[in-house]
Parts: sequence; C-alpha cells; structure tokens
Amino acid sequence: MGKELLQEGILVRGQSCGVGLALCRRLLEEDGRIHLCIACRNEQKSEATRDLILATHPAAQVSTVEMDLGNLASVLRAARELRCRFQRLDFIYLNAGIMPNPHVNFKALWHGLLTGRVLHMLTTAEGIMTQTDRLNGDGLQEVFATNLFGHFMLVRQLQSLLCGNEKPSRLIWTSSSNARESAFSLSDYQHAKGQESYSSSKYATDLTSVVLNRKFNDQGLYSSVVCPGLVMSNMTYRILPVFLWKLLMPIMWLIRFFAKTYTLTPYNGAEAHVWLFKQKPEYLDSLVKYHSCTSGLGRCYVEPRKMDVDEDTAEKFYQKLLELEEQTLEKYHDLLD
Ligand SMILES: NC(=O)C1=CN([C@@H]2O[C@H](COP(=O)(O)OP(=O)(O)OC[C@H]3O[C@@H](n4cnc5c(N)ncnc54)[C@H](OP(=O)(O)O)[C@@H]3O)[C@@H](O)[C@H]2O)C=CC1
Ligand SMILES: CC(C)CCC[C@@H](C)[C@H]1CC[C@H]2C3=C(CC[C@]12C)[C@@]1(C)CCC(=O)[C@@H](C)[C@@H]1CC3
Repeated sequence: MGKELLQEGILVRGQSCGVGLALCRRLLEEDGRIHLCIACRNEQKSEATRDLILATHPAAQVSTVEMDLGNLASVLRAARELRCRFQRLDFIYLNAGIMPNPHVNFKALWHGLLTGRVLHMLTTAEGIMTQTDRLNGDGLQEVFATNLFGHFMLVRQLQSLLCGNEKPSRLIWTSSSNARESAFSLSDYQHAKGQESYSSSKYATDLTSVVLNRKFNDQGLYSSVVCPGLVMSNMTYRILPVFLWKLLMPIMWLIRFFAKTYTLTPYNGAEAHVWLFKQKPEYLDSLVKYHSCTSGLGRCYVEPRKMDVDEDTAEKFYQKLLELEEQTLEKYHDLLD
C-alpha cells in the first residue's frame, strides 16, 4: 500500500459508541478537512461506526483499521498497517476502556450520602466501586492490558509517525476521576491482587502520560489526560440497568448543579477532548488532568485539575512497561518489520 501524506491524520481508539463516537463527530464539526482513522475490533464494527459518522458528516474522510487492544498481536498488526498507510499522525485519541464486572457497594453509598464527602464520592466513586478482573489471552490482567498496555504498545509502535515532525503530534488519553494512587502499586502494577483494577489502570494512565511528556516533548510529541465526567454509555449501563439510570436522571440533573462533572451525555463528555484539539500543546501543563464539565444549566466547559502523581513513581513504572514491552516484542517478533 502506498504512503499518503495526510494534513491531519487523527487516530481514534474506542469510538464505536459512547464518548468516542461523539468525539469523532465533534472533531469533524470543528474541522471538516481532517482525516479520521478509526480503530475498531472487527470489520463489521468498523463499517457500522464509519456509517454512523458519515450519516452526520457525509463528506468526511474516514478510514478504518482493525485492532483489539486486549490482543497484543492485533495491536502490532494494526500498527504495522498504520505505518504503511501514514507518514505522520497529528493526534491519537486513546479512548478505549473497559470496566468488567462492576459492583456498587450500596451500603457504603448509603453511608456516604450522609457524610460531608458526598460530592467527592458521587464524582469519583471512591469507596463504593469494585471490579473483578481476569487474565486475557496474552496472560495479562485484562483491564490493565485494554485500558493501558495495549495503548502504550500502540504508541511505541507508532513512534516514527509521531516524533520529529514539523508540527507537534499529540496523544490524548481518556483517564478518569476514579484514578487513585491508593489503588495502584508498582509491585502489582497490573492489579492482579486487588478489586479496583479500573481505578489502578486509570492511575497508571496518568503516570504514563506524565512520563511520556518527559521523554518525548523534545521530539515534538505531547501527551495529555482527560476525564469525560460521568457519562451514560455502554460502560455505565453495565453498572446499573438502563431503566434505573433513566429513573435516576432527574436526580442526576439536580446533582449536576453541585457536581459539574455529571456531563451525562457522550457529547458533553467529549468537551475536554475537543478543547485540547484546539490548544497549543507547548502551553499545556503535563501534570494537569482536563475534566469535561457541564453546568446545572447545561453549559459545557473544561476544568484543569492538578493530578496527584509522583514523577519518580512514573519513571519507575515506565521502566516496568518497557520490560513488558520487550517480552511482548520477543514473543511476537514475527509481526515486526
Ligand atoms: N462513561 C463514563 O462515565 C466514563 C468513561 N470514562 C472512560 O471513557 C472512555 C470511553 O468510555 P465510554 O464511551 O463511556 O464507554 P463505552 O463502553 O461506550 O466505550 C468504550 C469503547 O472502548 C472500546 N473497547 C473496549 N474494549 C476494547 C478492546 N479490547 N479493543 C478495542 N476497543 C475496545 C469499545 O469498543 P467496542 O464497541 O468494540 O466494545 C468502545 O468503543 C473509556 O476509556 C472509559 O474508561 C472515564 C470516565 C467516566
Ligand atoms: C447518582 C445516583 C443518585 C446514584 C448512582 C450511584 C452509583 C451507581 C454512581 C455514583 C458515582 C458514579 C460514578 C461512576 C459509576 C456510577 C457511580 C458509582 C464512575 C466510576 C464511572 C466510570 C468513571 O470513570 C468514573 C469517573 C465514574 C465516577 C462516578
């Protein structure tokens, strides 16, 4: 396949629904000339997603690539294809994420409602959510592999398209306000032992973004993290059934007057992603997470909040990711150029 030089090559992961699909549409509203490359798990999903985007933006340039982040061979194959197709990528939105077997501790939720930290609990889910994780086909913890390591491998494999271009390239990771240092440990960075694999993987995402900035800013690659806020999507519909969320909707609109991260719709949730698209990366703070917010009256805006990350831990974690990457590349050496 011949190489094509794209003005704005933008790769979006995790866009077949929810925040990712809204993001694709909003990016096209910002600039209809961009070339979007969407990465889906299989051909049917790719085609269906492409059709959904073309239904609202018929003139858009949308290409697809197949990639399952929970399968490292698939990530390596997709990266090889992208290296053939593109000479540079201006943005990669690392948005795919899973929260398998979510469990809400309603007793803790009830107790929390009576304390002064109720808003903190309702916006971060601290102390009220757990998950059950499992090993995937690569022998990695599934949540760590999908939410972080698959994305990390992809970025490393696409380094030649991202570094040393005349214009900076950007990584935008969808993290979460559920990311918490206490859920993460360097000695168990895949979170095999605990029950907060989602929180751990999102904290690991924040650490990775911080360290990538330290390593690659001088080569023109910049990384940022965002939180879309609480959004009604397939992920939240697995936490409580749809009908219950619908019943709770008036309460959530009320909560939104106090908790601005209750963005609730995928469109509102993509606010920070779109805002970052328009910013000069040199002026962004790599230790800040950009939160999509929606006011009680429905106005969307972005709030930067300092992250609770230690740069030394970020560096140590990066070394561990590099070790795991080396093992992966040894295992799949036949998939490399
Ligand atoms: N909803 C919320 O309240 C919040 C969400 N987030 C984060 O926002 C991001 C988007 O989530 P949201 O839109 O809400 O949820 P959805 O479940 O709607 O979307 C998740 C996306 O990730 C993709 N995905 C999941 N597993 C894989 C995999 N193995 N390989 C490739 N793609 C995969 C899904 O693709 P497929 O269609 O193939 O399953 C889908 O496009 C996630 O990272 C999530 O953690 C953060 C804070 C709050
Ligand atoms: C708001 C209602 C009256 C009661 C809903 C109770 C819980 C189901 C929610 C309260 C806080 C929510 C929350 C999330 C999931 C649903 C709750 C636990 C997330 C963990 C979803 C994914 C994320 O990434 C976080 C930012 C969310 C934090 C808040």
